[in-house]
Amino acid sequence: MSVVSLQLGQCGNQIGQELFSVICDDSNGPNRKKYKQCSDERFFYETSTGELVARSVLVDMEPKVISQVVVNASKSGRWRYGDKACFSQKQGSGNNWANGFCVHGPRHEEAVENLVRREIERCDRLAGIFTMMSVAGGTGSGVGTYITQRLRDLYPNSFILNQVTWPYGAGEVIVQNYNSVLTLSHLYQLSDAILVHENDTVHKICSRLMNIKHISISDVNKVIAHQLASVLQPAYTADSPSHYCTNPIGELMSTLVCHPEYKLLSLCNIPQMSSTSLAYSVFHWPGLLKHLRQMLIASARMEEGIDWTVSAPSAVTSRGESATNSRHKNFNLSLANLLILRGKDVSTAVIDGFKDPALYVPWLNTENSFSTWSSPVAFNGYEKSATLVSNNQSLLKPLNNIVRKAWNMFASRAYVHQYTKFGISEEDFLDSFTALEQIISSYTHL
Ligand SMILES: Nc1nc2c(ncn2[C@@H]2O[C@H](COP(=O)(O)OP(=O)(O)OP(=O)(O)O)[C@@H](O)[C@H]2O)c(=O)[nH]1
Repeated sequence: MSVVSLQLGQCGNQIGQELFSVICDDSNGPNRKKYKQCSDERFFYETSTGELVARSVLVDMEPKVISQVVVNASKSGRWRYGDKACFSQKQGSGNNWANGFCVHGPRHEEAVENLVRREIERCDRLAGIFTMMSVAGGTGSGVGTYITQRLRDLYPNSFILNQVTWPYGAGEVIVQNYNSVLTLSHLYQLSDAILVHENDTVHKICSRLMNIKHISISDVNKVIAHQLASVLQPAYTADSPSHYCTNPIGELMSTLVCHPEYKLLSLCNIPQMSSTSLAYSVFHWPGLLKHLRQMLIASARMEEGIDWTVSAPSAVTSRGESATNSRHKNFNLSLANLLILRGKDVSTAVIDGFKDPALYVPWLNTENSFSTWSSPVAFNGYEKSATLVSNNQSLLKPLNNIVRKAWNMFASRAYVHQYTKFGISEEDFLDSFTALEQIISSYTHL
């Protein structure tokens, strides 16, 4: 089964190109014939001359970034984008969600839908639609949300997974929190799941774990692409223990999104380090999984600086007594977790720590809340690696920050006229705030 991707706006296009590069490089490693076959079918189609072409549609309102990523892909010599896979215009959306959603989206919907339809028709079987975009600009966020809405109407029975990049807290776009609030509140109604990357977190991974001195956006994108590919590359699953699973997006949704009120997914992985350090490091499954479990319960996105004092409440407290103990106060409660293990001796990894019922809400059966995927193939140069995709409370804090900052600005109606002039009213803003407050409340009171 194949995944059709959509790269929207500057951020979506740049991350998309890094993602296909990682996937292609990883699949071309030694001794991985079946793995490569499965990955190629998932993400590429082959031309009559044997070239691999990404199953991706590129959309932006300015031509520069798309031209750049198309050239970068071709330069790799291993894969490229389709000749007619791009849609671009001459002028961006000016970091204005309303301009993207109310003007550019409707104006260009037919052209974009045709490109997506062509990619979908090229697939023998469609596993789902995967979009990549930032929530803070105007094109990825506004056009991306509009196109997601159209695709939801056109393909009501297909999975839609939206990868979204959240802006730096001290971001460069003054209205980034407005754009984020409008994007997230609308996407929540349309998407099957929203997989979040926060630029601040990934930046910290680049500086503290990868030891990069002058961090570029390309460094940040490489980490995001590595994390995404560690989820999307072929793996054995509970439903498909002896062949690589053919329906990755469906299986991911069925594990992680058990209720339409809860569809925010976060991701962390271990190990993550510079290639120089990697060459001198040895990893063991017990150590990796012990760290990853603590990252989960203490809501840490990277191995460095984990709070080891946080622990899961005991069975007694989890059965109803409030967890007042400070060790439990910062405890990150999960609805569901998907653990993906890749590399040497993967069958020896002991994963019981993730099955502990104390990690999960009591109203779900733990058996349905936790899944493991695995592959014996070493991923992207790491002899062993583990990734955890989670539906839990860890995004509450950054989401609260976005909503609070947007609300503070909205209270004085700052910049609101720039949205009303494109057709987004104050009531639309209020509806979006209400929707996000509801999501925050639902996750807070898990
Ligand atoms: N991680 C990451 N973030 C990016 C990248 N490019 C932009 N961003 C972030 O995305 C936000 C701005 O969105 P863009 O994608 O540049 O904007 P756009 O969707 O092209 O919209 P317009 O510029 O208004 O047409 C800011 O928060 C940036 O920090 C990228 O390549 N990677």
